[in-house]
Amino acid sequence: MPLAAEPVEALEEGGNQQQLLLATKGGPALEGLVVGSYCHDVLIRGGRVVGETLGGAAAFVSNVLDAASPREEEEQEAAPFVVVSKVGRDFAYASAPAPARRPPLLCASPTTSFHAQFSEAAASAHAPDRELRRVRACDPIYPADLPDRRFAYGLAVGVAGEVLPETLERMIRLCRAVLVDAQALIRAFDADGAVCHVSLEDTPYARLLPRVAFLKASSEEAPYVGVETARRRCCVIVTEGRDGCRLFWDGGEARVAPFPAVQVDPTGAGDSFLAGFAAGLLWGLPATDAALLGNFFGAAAVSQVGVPTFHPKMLQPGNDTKFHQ
Ligand SMILES: Nc1ncnc2c1ncn2[C@@H]1O[C@H](COP(=O)(O)OP(=O)(O)O)[C@@H](O)[C@H]1O
Ligand SMILES: O=P([O-])([O-])O[C@@H]1[C@@H](O)[C@H](O)[C@@H](O)[C@H](O)[C@@H]1O
Repeated sequence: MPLAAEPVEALEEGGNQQQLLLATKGGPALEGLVVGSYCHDVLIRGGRVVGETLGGAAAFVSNVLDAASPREEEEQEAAPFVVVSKVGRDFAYASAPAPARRPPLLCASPTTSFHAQFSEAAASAHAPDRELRRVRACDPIYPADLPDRRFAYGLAVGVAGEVLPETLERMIRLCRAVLVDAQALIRAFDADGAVCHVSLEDTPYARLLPRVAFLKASSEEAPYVGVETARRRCCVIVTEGRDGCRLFWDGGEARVAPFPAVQVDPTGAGDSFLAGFAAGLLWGLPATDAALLGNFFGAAAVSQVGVPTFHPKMLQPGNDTKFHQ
């Protein structure tokens, strides 16, 4: 499939409003561009550190895209996508599978680091069950850091404001279709580094929305995205934790049911969802079916601590899709 020189309309005109023209349809796998930095996550419960893991949406996304890429069992080749990520010399996970396959750019500044404080109270599906604090921030990713060639699709998945507006704009120019995680656009940090949100409309990213194919937001982020305005510009997906997700487009919406899971660590659920969704589109699925694949990977992510390990059998037909501890 030739790659368009200019960004194309992501949604088909008429007919199936949610079908993204991304699929390979049996042709060679299409190359993707994932932009967002790997980071260090410190998990804290009841004031005690209970885990230190590789984080950053780019790590979770790479993991899912590799797992979901259709490959012969004996073929060890990784899925075709490039990750543009920045870390410092203190980066502790260079040999973990995702960064080892797609190494980050090294910077003089330290690796971005988050402290995730989990509440002990049983959170509702939509209530935030963690407070995030950015304790260190690596350099932003500049337009010049992106490879100078065309890609079939792009995923803008910053966690700490590293995907600058001009970088997203360059992604849109380079990629035929771009999927964006709202957390890359609307996060702000108070004096202590606590994550708060700003209204998307008040950011320089807002004017780029009509050139974005899909915007994913969590229920917590959705009010800041302004779903009613955003859905007129692109397809918006709101993830609802253990309740699955909803898709909103201009003139319609759909709810997509979740997979049951025993949650041990919610980190990376949204990232894994978005990557599963993108993988579904690459498989040629309509958006609602792709969202079901997103729910599958979101459920898988919460069932393990940190970046999950997937067993190849998980994706085989007839697999029991319940995630247990
Ligand atoms: N407890 C859970 N059980 C099953 N699926 C879950 C659970 N939590 C999250 N998911 C899946 O992961 C997706 C993203 O989770 P969500 O909590 O909404 O995002 P975020 O991690 O960005 O806050 C959900 O839409 C759902 O598919
Ligand atoms: O849990 P989730 O919302 O999908 O995504 C998470 C980010 O919100 C967080 O800032 C980062 O430290 C985690 O590693 C993970 O990327």
